[in-house]
Amino acid sequence: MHLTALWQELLVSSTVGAAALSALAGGTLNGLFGRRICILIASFIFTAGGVVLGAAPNKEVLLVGRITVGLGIGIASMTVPVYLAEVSPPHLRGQLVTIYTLFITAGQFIASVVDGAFTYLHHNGWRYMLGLSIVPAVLQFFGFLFLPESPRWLLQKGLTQQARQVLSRIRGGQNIEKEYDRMRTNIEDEEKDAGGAHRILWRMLTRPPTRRALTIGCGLQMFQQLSGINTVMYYSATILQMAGVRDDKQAIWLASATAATNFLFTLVGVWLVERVGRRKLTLGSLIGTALSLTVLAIGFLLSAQHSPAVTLHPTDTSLNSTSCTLYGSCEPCMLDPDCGFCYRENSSTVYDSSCIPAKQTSPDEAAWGRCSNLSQVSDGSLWAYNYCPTSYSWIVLLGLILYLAFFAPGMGPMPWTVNSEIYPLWARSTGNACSAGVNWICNVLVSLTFLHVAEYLTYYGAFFLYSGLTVLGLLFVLGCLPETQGRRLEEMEALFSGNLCSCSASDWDGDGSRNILYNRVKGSDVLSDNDASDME
Ligand SMILES: O[C@H]1[C@H](O)[C@@H](O)[C@H](O)[C@@H](O)[C@H]1O
Repeated sequence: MHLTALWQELLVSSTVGAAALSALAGGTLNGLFGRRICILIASFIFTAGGVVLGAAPNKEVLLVGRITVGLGIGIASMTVPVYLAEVSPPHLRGQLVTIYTLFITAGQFIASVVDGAFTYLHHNGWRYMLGLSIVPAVLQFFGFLFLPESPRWLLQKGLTQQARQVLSRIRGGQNIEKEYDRMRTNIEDEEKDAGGAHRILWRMLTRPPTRRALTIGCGLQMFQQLSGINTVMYYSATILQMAGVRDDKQAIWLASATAATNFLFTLVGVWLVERVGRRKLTLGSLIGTALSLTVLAIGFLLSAQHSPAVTLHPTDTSLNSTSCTLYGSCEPCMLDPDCGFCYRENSSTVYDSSCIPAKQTSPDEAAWGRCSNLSQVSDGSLWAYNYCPTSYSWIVLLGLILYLAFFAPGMGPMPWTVNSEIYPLWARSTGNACSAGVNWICNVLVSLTFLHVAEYLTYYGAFFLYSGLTVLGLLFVLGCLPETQGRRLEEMEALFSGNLCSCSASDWDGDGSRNILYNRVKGSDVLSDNDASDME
Protein backbone atom coordinates (compact mmCIF):
# COMPACT_ATOMS: atom_id res chain seq x y z
CA MET A 1 0.00 0.00 0.00
CA HIS A 2 3.10 2.25 -0.07
CA LEU A 3 2.49 3.50 3.45
CA THR A 4 4.22 6.65 4.57
CA ALA A 5 5.89 6.70 7.99
CA LEU A 6 2.87 8.58 9.36
CA TRP A 7 0.44 5.95 8.11
CA GLN A 8 2.62 3.17 9.49
CA GLU A 9 2.63 4.84 12.89
CA LEU A 10 -1.09 5.44 12.67
CA LEU A 11 -1.82 1.81 11.84
CA VAL A 12 0.37 0.54 14.65
CA SER A 13 -0.78 2.92 17.36
CA SER A 14 -4.50 3.06 16.45
CA THR A 15 -5.09 -0.43 17.86
CA VAL A 16 -3.39 0.34 21.15
CA GLY A 17 -5.08 3.77 21.36
CA ALA A 18 -8.52 2.25 20.72
CA ALA A 19 -7.77 -0.43 23.33
CA ALA A 20 -7.06 2.31 25.89
CA LEU A 21 -10.41 3.99 25.21
CA SER A 22 -12.48 0.83 25.21
CA ALA A 23 -10.76 -0.49 28.35
CA LEU A 24 -11.91 2.69 30.10
CA ALA A 25 -15.45 2.31 28.73
CA GLY A 26 -15.39 -1.40 29.63
CA GLY A 27 -16.12 -0.58 33.28
CA THR A 28 -19.58 0.71 32.48
CA LEU A 29 -20.29 -2.15 30.07
CA ASN A 30 -19.25 -4.68 32.70
CA GLY A 31 -21.48 -3.17 35.34
CA LEU A 32 -24.46 -3.11 32.95
CA PHE A 33 -24.18 -6.39 31.05
CA GLY A 34 -21.95 -8.61 33.16
CA ARG A 35 -18.59 -10.26 32.49
CA ARG A 36 -19.83 -12.99 30.17
CA ILE A 37 -21.71 -10.72 27.79
CA CYS A 38 -18.74 -8.33 27.67
CA ILE A 39 -16.37 -11.15 26.68
CA LEU A 40 -18.87 -12.27 24.03
CA ILE A 41 -19.11 -8.68 22.73
CA ALA A 42 -15.28 -8.42 22.65
CA SER A 43 -14.98 -11.72 20.75
CA PHE A 44 -17.58 -10.56 18.25
CA ILE A 45 -15.71 -7.27 17.73
CA PHE A 46 -12.41 -9.18 17.26
CA THR A 47 -14.03 -11.34 14.60
CA ALA A 48 -15.51 -8.35 12.75
CA GLY A 49 -12.14 -6.53 12.95
CA GLY A 50 -10.28 -9.59 11.65
CA VAL A 51 -12.62 -9.81 8.64
CA VAL A 52 -12.15 -6.09 7.86
CA LEU A 53 -8.35 -6.40 8.19
CA GLY A 54 -8.08 -9.47 6.00
CA ALA A 55 -10.23 -7.98 3.25
CA ALA A 56 -9.13 -4.31 3.44
CA PRO A 57 -8.90 -2.83 -0.08
CA ASN A 58 -7.03 0.31 1.06
CA LYS A 59 -5.26 1.88 3.99
CA GLU A 60 -8.33 3.73 5.25
CA VAL A 61 -10.27 0.47 5.64
CA LEU A 62 -7.17 -1.08 7.19
CA LEU A 63 -7.24 1.69 9.78
CA VAL A 64 -10.93 0.98 10.51
CA GLY A 65 -10.04 -2.70 11.01
CA ARG A 66 -7.14 -1.88 13.33
CA ILE A 67 -9.34 0.43 15.44
CA THR A 68 -12.09 -2.22 15.59
CA VAL A 69 -9.68 -4.89 16.82
CA GLY A 70 -8.34 -2.42 19.41
CA LEU A 71 -11.86 -1.84 20.75
CA GLY A 72 -12.21 -5.59 21.32
CA ILE A 73 -8.77 -5.86 22.96
CA GLY A 74 -9.53 -3.12 25.47
CA ILE A 75 -12.80 -4.68 26.67
CA ALA A 76 -11.35 -8.19 26.83
CA SER A 77 -8.18 -7.11 28.62
CA MET A 78 -10.09 -5.65 31.55
CA THR A 79 -12.95 -8.17 31.72
CA VAL A 80 -11.14 -11.51 31.53
CA PRO A 81 -9.02 -11.07 34.70
CA VAL A 82 -12.08 -9.85 36.63
CA TYR A 83 -14.10 -12.86 35.46
CA LEU A 84 -11.32 -15.27 36.36
CA ALA A 85 -10.81 -13.75 39.81
CA GLU A 86 -14.54 -13.86 40.54
CA VAL A 87 -15.05 -17.51 39.64
CA SER A 88 -11.84 -18.85 41.26
CA PRO A 89 -11.55 -20.25 44.77
CA PRO A 90 -9.15 -18.00 46.79
CA HIS A 91 -6.25 -20.49 46.94
CA LEU A 92 -6.15 -20.84 43.13
CA ARG A 93 -7.06 -17.28 42.16
CA GLY A 94 -3.50 -16.01 41.66
CA GLN A 95 -2.58 -18.97 39.53
CA LEU A 96 -5.71 -18.79 37.39
CA VAL A 97 -5.45 -15.05 36.71
CA THR A 98 -1.72 -15.43 35.98
CA ILE A 99 -2.66 -18.03 33.37
CA TYR A 100 -4.48 -15.16 31.64
CA THR A 101 -1.12 -13.45 31.02
CA LEU A 102 0.38 -16.82 30.09
CA PHE A 103 -2.19 -17.06 27.32
CA ILE A 104 -1.49 -13.48 26.17
CA THR A 105 2.18 -14.38 25.79
CA ALA A 106 1.23 -17.67 24.10
CA GLY A 107 -0.90 -15.62 21.68
CA GLN A 108 2.00 -13.26 21.03
CA PHE A 109 4.23 -16.26 20.30
CA ILE A 110 1.74 -17.94 17.95
CA ALA A 111 1.15 -14.61 16.17
CA SER A 112 4.89 -14.16 15.65
CA VAL A 113 5.19 -17.66 14.18
CA VAL A 114 2.21 -17.00 11.86
CA ASP A 115 3.83 -13.71 10.84
CA GLY A 116 7.19 -15.40 10.27
CA ALA A 117 5.56 -18.05 8.06
CA PHE A 118 3.62 -15.57 5.94
CA THR A 119 6.63 -13.31 5.24
CA TYR A 120 7.52 -15.96 2.63
CA LEU A 121 4.27 -15.25 0.83
CA HIS A 122 5.16 -12.02 -0.92
CA HIS A 123 1.74 -11.38 -2.41
CA ASN A 124 -0.93 -10.68 0.23
CA GLY A 125 0.95 -12.43 3.05
CA TRP A 126 -0.12 -9.62 5.40
CA ARG A 127 -3.81 -10.41 4.76
CA TYR A 128 -3.33 -13.84 6.30
CA MET A 129 -1.23 -12.46 9.16
CA LEU A 130 -4.00 -10.07 10.14
CA GLY A 131 -7.06 -12.03 8.99
CA LEU A 132 -6.16 -15.26 10.79
CA SER A 133 -6.86 -13.51 14.08
CA ILE A 134 -10.48 -14.50 13.37
CA VAL A 135 -9.70 -18.08 14.41
CA PRO A 136 -9.04 -17.49 18.15
CA ALA A 137 -11.80 -14.85 18.21
CA VAL A 138 -14.42 -17.30 16.92
CA LEU A 139 -13.16 -20.00 19.29
CA GLN A 140 -13.47 -17.62 22.23
CA PHE A 141 -16.96 -16.57 21.17
CA PHE A 142 -18.33 -20.11 20.95
CA GLY A 143 -16.39 -21.26 24.01
CA PHE A 144 -17.93 -18.51 26.09
CA LEU A 145 -21.46 -19.41 25.04
CA PHE A 146 -20.97 -22.47 27.28
CA LEU A 147 -19.50 -20.64 30.28
CA PRO A 148 -21.58 -19.23 33.13
CA GLU A 149 -21.80 -15.61 34.30
CA SER A 150 -19.77 -14.60 37.36
CA PRO A 151 -21.76 -15.53 40.50
CA ARG A 152 -20.66 -12.27 42.17
CA TRP A 153 -22.08 -10.14 39.39
CA LEU A 154 -25.34 -12.14 39.49
CA LEU A 155 -25.61 -11.58 43.23
CA GLN A 156 -24.98 -7.90 42.82
CA LYS A 157 -27.85 -7.75 40.37
CA GLY A 158 -30.11 -9.55 42.83
CA LEU A 159 -30.22 -12.79 40.79
CA THR A 160 -29.65 -14.94 43.89
CA GLN A 161 -31.01 -18.24 42.59
CA GLN A 162 -28.90 -18.12 39.47
CA ALA A 163 -25.83 -17.10 41.48
CA ARG A 164 -26.21 -20.10 43.78
CA GLN A 165 -26.64 -22.49 40.82
CA VAL A 166 -23.57 -21.12 39.03
CA LEU A 167 -21.43 -21.29 42.16
CA SER A 168 -22.44 -24.86 42.79
CA ARG A 169 -21.72 -25.74 39.14
CA ILE A 170 -18.23 -24.20 39.09
CA ARG A 171 -17.34 -25.74 42.47
CA GLY A 172 -18.18 -29.15 41.03
CA GLY A 173 -21.08 -29.88 43.38
CA GLN A 174 -19.08 -29.21 46.65
CA ASN A 175 -20.84 -27.60 49.59
CA ILE A 176 -21.02 -23.94 48.67
CA GLU A 177 -23.14 -22.61 51.51
CA LYS A 178 -20.35 -20.89 53.45
CA GLU A 179 -18.84 -19.28 50.37
CA TYR A 180 -22.25 -18.22 49.09
CA ASP A 181 -23.28 -16.69 52.43
CA ARG A 182 -20.00 -14.80 52.74
CA MET A 183 -20.41 -13.39 49.25
CA ARG A 184 -24.02 -12.41 49.91
CA THR A 185 -23.36 -10.73 53.25
CA ASN A 186 -20.54 -8.76 51.76
CA ILE A 187 -22.63 -7.64 48.81
CA GLU A 188 -25.50 -6.69 51.12
CA ASP A 189 -23.03 -4.55 53.10
CA GLU A 190 -22.16 -2.67 49.99
CA GLU A 191 -24.42 -0.02 48.65
CA LYS A 192 -26.69 -1.67 46.08
CA ASP A 193 -26.89 1.09 43.58
CA ALA A 194 -23.42 2.45 43.21
CA GLY A 195 -24.50 4.56 40.23
CA GLY A 196 -22.77 5.14 36.88
CA ALA A 197 -19.04 4.77 36.25
CA HIS A 198 -18.28 8.41 37.02
CA ARG A 199 -20.11 8.20 40.36
CA ILE A 200 -18.30 5.00 41.22
CA LEU A 201 -14.97 6.58 40.32
CA TRP A 202 -15.78 9.54 42.54
CA ARG A 203 -16.66 7.22 45.41
CA MET A 204 -13.49 5.25 44.84
CA LEU A 205 -11.42 8.43 45.00
CA THR A 206 -13.09 9.78 48.12
CA ARG A 207 -12.83 6.56 50.17
CA PRO A 208 -9.29 5.90 51.44
CA PRO A 209 -9.19 2.07 50.95
CA THR A 210 -10.40 2.16 47.35
CA ARG A 211 -8.31 5.24 46.55
CA ARG A 212 -5.28 3.39 47.81
CA ALA A 213 -6.18 0.24 45.84
CA LEU A 214 -6.75 2.28 42.68
CA THR A 215 -3.41 4.08 43.06
CA ILE A 216 -1.60 0.78 43.53
CA GLY A 217 -3.45 -0.89 40.64
CA CYS A 218 -2.81 1.94 38.18
CA GLY A 219 0.78 2.40 39.42
CA LEU A 220 1.55 -1.27 38.82
CA GLN A 221 0.17 -1.13 35.28
CA MET A 222 2.08 2.09 34.58
CA PHE A 223 5.40 0.67 35.81
CA GLN A 224 4.82 -2.53 33.85
CA GLN A 225 4.81 -0.55 30.64
CA LEU A 226 7.50 1.95 31.70
CA SER A 227 9.92 -0.91 32.17
CA GLY A 228 9.86 -1.16 28.38
CA ILE A 229 8.48 -4.66 27.74
CA ASN A 230 6.86 -3.76 24.45
CA THR A 231 9.94 -1.87 23.24
CA VAL A 232 12.02 -4.96 23.93
CA MET A 233 9.47 -7.21 22.21
CA TYR A 234 9.05 -4.89 19.24
CA TYR A 235 12.73 -4.16 18.75
CA SER A 236 13.99 -7.65 19.53
CA ALA A 237 14.61 -8.25 15.81
CA THR A 238 16.85 -5.14 15.72
CA ILE A 239 18.59 -6.16 18.93
CA LEU A 240 19.24 -9.58 17.45
CA GLN A 241 20.55 -8.03 14.25
CA MET A 242 23.00 -6.06 16.35
CA ALA A 243 23.93 -9.29 17.99
CA GLY A 244 25.15 -10.60 14.68
CA VAL A 245 22.06 -12.01 12.95
CA ARG A 246 22.37 -10.45 9.52
CA ASP A 247 19.52 -12.11 7.65
CA ASP A 248 16.15 -10.32 7.97
CA LYS A 249 14.12 -13.54 7.82
CA GLN A 250 16.29 -15.17 10.45
CA ALA A 251 15.84 -12.11 12.67
CA ILE A 252 12.05 -12.42 12.35
CA TRP A 253 12.22 -16.08 13.41
CA LEU A 254 14.48 -15.20 16.28
CA ALA A 255 12.00 -12.54 17.35
CA SER A 256 9.56 -15.46 17.71
CA ALA A 257 12.14 -17.01 20.01
CA THR A 258 11.93 -13.83 22.13
CA ALA A 259 8.14 -14.20 22.30
CA ALA A 260 8.61 -17.89 23.19
CA THR A 261 11.01 -16.95 26.02
CA ASN A 262 8.46 -14.44 27.33
CA PHE A 263 5.86 -17.23 27.29
CA LEU A 264 8.07 -19.84 28.99
CA PHE A 265 9.08 -17.53 31.81
CA THR A 266 5.46 -16.49 32.38
CA LEU A 267 4.92 -20.18 33.07
CA VAL A 268 7.44 -19.83 35.90
CA GLY A 269 5.23 -17.02 37.23
CA VAL A 270 2.17 -19.31 37.21
CA TRP A 271 4.16 -21.81 39.25
CA LEU A 272 5.54 -19.24 41.69
CA VAL A 273 2.54 -16.99 42.34
CA GLU A 274 0.84 -19.18 44.97
CA ARG A 275 4.19 -20.33 46.40
CA VAL A 276 5.93 -17.02 47.09
CA GLY A 277 2.98 -14.60 46.82
CA ARG A 278 2.36 -11.54 44.64
CA ARG A 279 4.49 -9.07 46.56
CA LYS A 280 7.75 -11.03 46.66
CA LEU A 281 7.32 -12.15 43.06
CA THR A 282 6.81 -8.56 41.88
CA LEU A 283 9.74 -7.25 43.94
CA GLY A 284 12.12 -9.97 42.73
CA SER A 285 11.01 -9.39 39.17
CA LEU A 286 11.55 -5.62 39.41
CA ILE A 287 15.08 -6.02 40.84
CA GLY A 288 16.03 -8.45 38.05
CA THR A 289 14.34 -6.31 35.38
CA ALA A 290 16.19 -3.15 36.49
CA LEU A 291 19.52 -5.00 36.54
CA SER A 292 19.04 -6.61 33.14
CA LEU A 293 17.98 -3.26 31.64
CA THR A 294 21.28 -1.93 32.97
CA VAL A 295 23.11 -4.84 31.29
CA LEU A 296 21.29 -4.02 28.03
CA ALA A 297 22.23 -0.35 28.40
CA ILE A 298 25.88 -1.20 29.11
CA GLY A 299 25.93 -3.41 26.00
CA PHE A 300 24.59 -0.52 23.91
CA LEU A 301 27.00 1.90 25.60
CA LEU A 302 30.07 -0.23 24.79
CA SER A 303 28.81 -0.70 21.22
CA ALA A 304 28.41 3.09 20.89
CA GLN A 305 31.84 3.81 22.34
CA HIS A 306 33.46 1.35 19.93
CA SER A 307 31.26 2.26 17.01
CA PRO A 308 32.98 1.57 13.67
CA ALA A 309 34.19 4.69 11.83
CA VAL A 310 32.97 5.80 8.40
CA THR A 311 35.91 5.19 6.05
CA LEU A 312 34.40 6.00 2.65
CA HIS A 313 32.96 9.40 1.80
CA PRO A 314 31.25 10.02 -1.53
CA THR A 315 33.46 11.71 -4.12
CA ASP A 316 30.40 13.14 -5.89
CA THR A 317 29.99 16.48 -4.04
CA SER A 318 26.33 16.82 -5.06
CA LEU A 319 25.60 13.88 -2.73
CA ASN A 320 27.10 15.71 0.23
CA SER A 321 23.89 17.67 0.61
CA THR A 322 22.46 14.85 2.75
CA SER A 323 23.19 14.91 6.49
CA CYS A 324 24.04 11.18 6.37
CA THR A 325 27.35 11.68 4.62
CA LEU A 326 28.50 14.07 7.36
CA TYR A 327 28.59 11.47 10.15
CA GLY A 328 32.02 10.17 11.16
CA SER A 329 30.93 6.85 12.73
CA CYS A 330 28.09 4.34 12.68
CA GLU A 331 26.44 5.41 15.98
CA PRO A 332 25.10 8.87 14.96
CA CYS A 333 24.40 7.49 11.48
CA MET A 334 22.08 4.72 12.70
CA LEU A 335 20.35 7.01 15.22
CA ASP A 336 19.32 9.28 12.35
CA PRO A 337 16.13 7.67 11.00
CA ASP A 338 16.99 8.81 7.46
CA CYS A 339 20.36 7.06 7.28
CA GLY A 340 21.90 3.59 7.34
CA PHE A 341 25.38 2.12 7.49
CA CYS A 342 26.84 0.28 4.47
CA TYR A 343 29.97 -1.79 5.20
CA ARG A 344 32.04 -4.90 4.60
CA GLU A 345 33.28 -7.26 7.25
CA ASN A 346 36.35 -9.45 7.64
CA SER A 347 35.98 -11.73 10.67
CA SER A 348 34.87 -8.99 13.09
CA THR A 349 36.69 -6.07 11.46
CA VAL A 350 34.51 -3.53 9.69
CA TYR A 351 35.94 -1.83 6.58
CA ASP A 352 34.82 0.05 3.46
CA SER A 353 32.08 1.71 5.48
CA SER A 354 29.84 4.63 4.57
CA CYS A 355 26.76 6.38 5.94
CA ILE A 356 24.08 6.69 3.26
CA PRO A 357 20.41 7.77 3.13
CA ALA A 358 17.93 4.90 3.38
CA LYS A 359 15.37 4.36 0.62
CA GLN A 360 12.30 6.44 1.44
CA THR A 361 9.86 3.70 0.49
CA SER A 362 11.63 1.05 2.59
CA PRO A 363 14.70 1.45 4.80
CA ASP A 364 15.72 -2.15 4.02
CA GLU A 365 18.09 -0.78 1.37
CA ALA A 366 20.19 2.31 0.71
CA ALA A 367 18.89 5.05 -1.59
CA TRP A 368 21.99 4.72 -3.77
CA GLY A 369 25.39 3.04 -3.96
CA ARG A 370 26.56 -0.50 -3.16
CA CYS A 371 23.82 -1.21 -0.64
CA SER A 372 20.93 -0.01 -2.83
CA ASN A 373 20.34 -3.37 -4.44
CA LEU A 374 21.26 -5.94 -1.86
CA SER A 375 20.06 -8.97 -3.82
CA GLN A 376 22.69 -8.20 -6.50
CA VAL A 377 25.57 -7.28 -4.19
CA SER A 378 28.74 -9.16 -5.19
CA ASP A 379 31.40 -7.66 -2.89
CA GLY A 380 29.78 -8.83 0.36
CA SER A 381 28.56 -5.34 1.38
CA LEU A 382 26.10 -5.31 4.28
CA TRP A 383 23.41 -2.77 5.16
CA ALA A 384 22.69 -1.90 8.80
CA TYR A 385 19.59 0.19 9.45
CA ASN A 386 18.79 0.98 13.11
CA TYR A 387 21.80 -0.92 14.43
CA CYS A 388 25.62 -0.98 14.20
CA PRO A 389 27.89 -3.97 13.79
CA THR A 390 29.59 -4.53 17.16
CA SER A 391 31.63 -7.07 19.03
CA TYR A 392 29.75 -6.31 22.27
CA SER A 393 26.56 -7.81 20.94
CA TRP A 394 26.79 -10.74 23.38
CA ILE A 395 26.20 -8.32 26.28
CA VAL A 396 23.08 -7.00 24.57
CA LEU A 397 21.88 -10.54 23.95
CA LEU A 398 22.57 -11.52 27.55
CA GLY A 399 20.65 -8.43 28.72
CA LEU A 400 17.69 -9.37 26.50
CA ILE A 401 17.48 -12.93 27.81
CA LEU A 402 17.90 -11.85 31.45
CA TYR A 403 15.28 -9.15 30.94
CA LEU A 404 12.65 -11.63 29.74
CA ALA A 405 13.58 -14.18 32.40
CA PHE A 406 12.97 -11.63 35.15
CA PHE A 407 10.12 -9.60 33.68
CA ALA A 408 7.89 -12.43 32.49
CA PRO A 409 7.21 -14.27 35.78
CA GLY A 410 6.46 -11.13 37.82
CA MET A 411 5.97 -7.74 36.22
CA GLY A 412 4.25 -9.34 33.20
CA PRO A 413 1.35 -11.02 35.00
CA MET A 414 1.23 -9.48 38.51
CA PRO A 415 -0.31 -6.10 37.57
CA TRP A 416 -3.25 -7.98 36.01
CA THR A 417 -3.50 -10.49 38.85
CA VAL A 418 -3.32 -7.89 41.62
CA ASN A 419 -5.83 -5.59 39.91
CA SER A 420 -8.33 -8.39 39.53
CA GLU A 421 -8.45 -8.91 43.30
CA ILE A 422 -7.90 -5.63 45.14
CA TYR A 423 -11.20 -3.81 44.60
CA PRO A 424 -14.50 -4.45 46.39
CA LEU A 425 -17.22 -5.71 44.07
CA TRP A 426 -18.92 -2.31 43.60
CA ALA A 427 -15.62 -0.83 42.40
CA ARG A 428 -14.14 -3.87 40.61
CA SER A 429 -15.21 -3.14 37.02
CA THR A 430 -14.36 0.56 37.28
CA GLY A 431 -11.03 -0.11 39.03
CA ASN A 432 -9.98 -2.63 36.41
CA ALA A 433 -11.18 -0.39 33.59
CA CYS A 434 -9.02 2.48 34.87
CA SER A 435 -5.92 0.39 35.46
CA ALA A 436 -6.20 -1.41 32.10
CA GLY A 437 -6.68 2.02 30.46
CA VAL A 438 -3.47 3.22 32.17
CA ASN A 439 -1.68 0.11 30.86
CA TRP A 440 -2.71 0.75 27.25
CA ILE A 441 -2.04 4.51 27.41
CA CYS A 442 1.48 3.91 28.77
CA ASN A 443 1.98 1.16 26.19
CA VAL A 444 1.26 3.56 23.33
CA LEU A 445 3.41 6.29 24.95
CA VAL A 446 6.45 4.08 25.43
CA SER A 447 6.36 2.31 22.06
CA LEU A 448 5.63 5.48 20.08
CA THR A 449 8.36 7.50 21.74
CA PHE A 450 11.12 4.87 21.74
CA LEU A 451 12.75 5.90 18.46
CA HIS A 452 12.58 9.58 19.36
CA VAL A 453 13.94 8.92 22.84
CA ALA A 454 16.76 6.89 21.26
CA GLU A 455 17.45 9.71 18.82
CA TYR A 456 17.91 12.21 21.70
CA LEU A 457 19.32 9.96 24.42
CA THR A 458 20.85 7.22 22.21
CA TYR A 459 19.94 3.54 22.72
CA TYR A 460 21.91 3.16 25.91
CA GLY A 461 20.38 6.38 27.27
CA ALA A 462 16.90 5.00 26.55
CA PHE A 463 17.63 1.72 28.36
CA PHE A 464 19.24 3.50 31.33
CA LEU A 465 16.04 5.59 31.46
CA TYR A 466 13.83 2.46 31.53
CA SER A 467 16.10 1.00 34.18
CA GLY A 468 15.72 4.15 36.31
CA LEU A 469 11.94 4.06 35.90
CA THR A 470 11.95 0.39 36.95
CA VAL A 471 13.85 1.32 40.13
CA LEU A 472 11.10 3.88 40.85
CA GLY A 473 8.60 1.05 40.31
CA LEU A 474 10.57 -1.07 42.78
CA LEU A 475 10.37 1.64 45.46
CA PHE A 476 6.65 2.06 44.78
CA VAL A 477 5.94 -1.66 45.17
CA LEU A 478 8.23 -1.93 48.20
CA GLY A 479 6.32 0.80 50.00
CA CYS A 480 2.78 0.34 48.75
CA LEU A 481 1.85 -3.19 47.63
CA PRO A 482 0.43 -5.42 50.40
CA GLU A 483 0.30 -9.20 50.00
CA THR A 484 -3.10 -10.30 48.69
CA GLN A 485 -2.36 -14.01 48.42
CA GLY A 486 -4.98 -16.31 49.94
CA ARG A 487 -7.29 -13.45 50.94
CA ARG A 488 -10.95 -13.72 50.10
CA LEU A 489 -12.06 -11.02 47.67
CA GLU A 490 -14.45 -9.88 50.38
CA GLU A 491 -11.55 -9.15 52.78
CA MET A 492 -9.55 -6.98 50.44
CA GLU A 493 -11.00 -3.61 51.36
CA ALA A 494 -9.73 -4.02 54.92
CA LEU A 495 -6.25 -4.79 53.64
CA PHE A 496 -6.10 -1.39 52.01
CA SER A 497 -7.36 0.61 54.97
CA GLY A 498 -3.99 1.97 56.15
CA ASN A 499 -2.04 4.85 54.66
CA LEU A 500 -1.12 4.54 50.99
CA CYS A 501 2.47 3.46 51.41
CA SER A 502 2.47 1.77 54.78
CA CYS A 503 3.67 -1.71 53.90
CA SER A 504 6.36 -1.63 56.55
CA ALA A 505 7.91 -4.91 57.60
CA SER A 506 6.21 -4.84 61.01
CA ASP A 507 2.77 -5.21 59.43
CA TRP A 508 3.73 -8.52 57.83
CA ASP A 509 4.60 -11.86 59.24
CA GLY A 510 7.20 -14.17 57.77
CA ASP A 511 5.04 -15.76 55.09
CA GLY A 512 3.97 -12.41 53.79
CA SER A 513 0.48 -12.39 55.24
CA ARG A 514 -0.82 -9.64 57.46
CA ASN A 515 -1.21 -10.35 61.18
CA ILE A 516 -4.00 -7.87 61.74
CA LEU A 517 -7.47 -8.58 60.45
CA TYR A 518 -9.86 -5.67 60.10
CA ASN A 519 -13.60 -6.03 60.18
CA ARG A 520 -15.79 -3.59 58.40
CA VAL A 521 -18.63 -2.40 60.54
CA LYS A 522 -21.90 -2.68 58.70
CA GLY A 523 -23.34 0.69 57.86
CA SER A 524 -20.10 2.64 58.34
CA ASP A 525 -19.65 4.12 54.93
CA VAL A 526 -16.57 6.24 54.92
CA LEU A 527 -13.63 4.45 56.44
CA SER A 528 -10.91 6.87 57.39
CA ASP A 529 -7.36 5.82 58.19
CA ASN A 530 -8.08 6.32 61.88
CA ASP A 531 -11.34 4.43 61.76
CA ALA A 532 -9.51 1.40 60.45
CA SER A 533 -7.24 1.15 63.45
CA ASP A 534 -10.21 1.62 65.79
CA MET A 535 -11.80 -1.49 64.38
CA GLU A 536 -8.89 -3.90 64.67
O1 LIG B 1 1.28 -8.60 30.78
C1 LIG B 1 1.42 -8.41 29.40
C2 LIG B 1 2.56 -9.25 28.86
O2 LIG B 1 3.70 -9.10 29.63
C3 LIG B 1 2.83 -8.96 27.41
O3 LIG B 1 3.96 -9.64 26.97
C4 LIG B 1 2.95 -7.49 27.08
O4 LIG B 1 3.05 -7.31 25.70
C5 LIG B 1 1.77 -6.70 27.61
O5 LIG B 1 1.90 -5.34 27.35
C6 LIG B 1 1.58 -6.96 29.08
O6 LIG B 1 0.48 -6.23 29.57
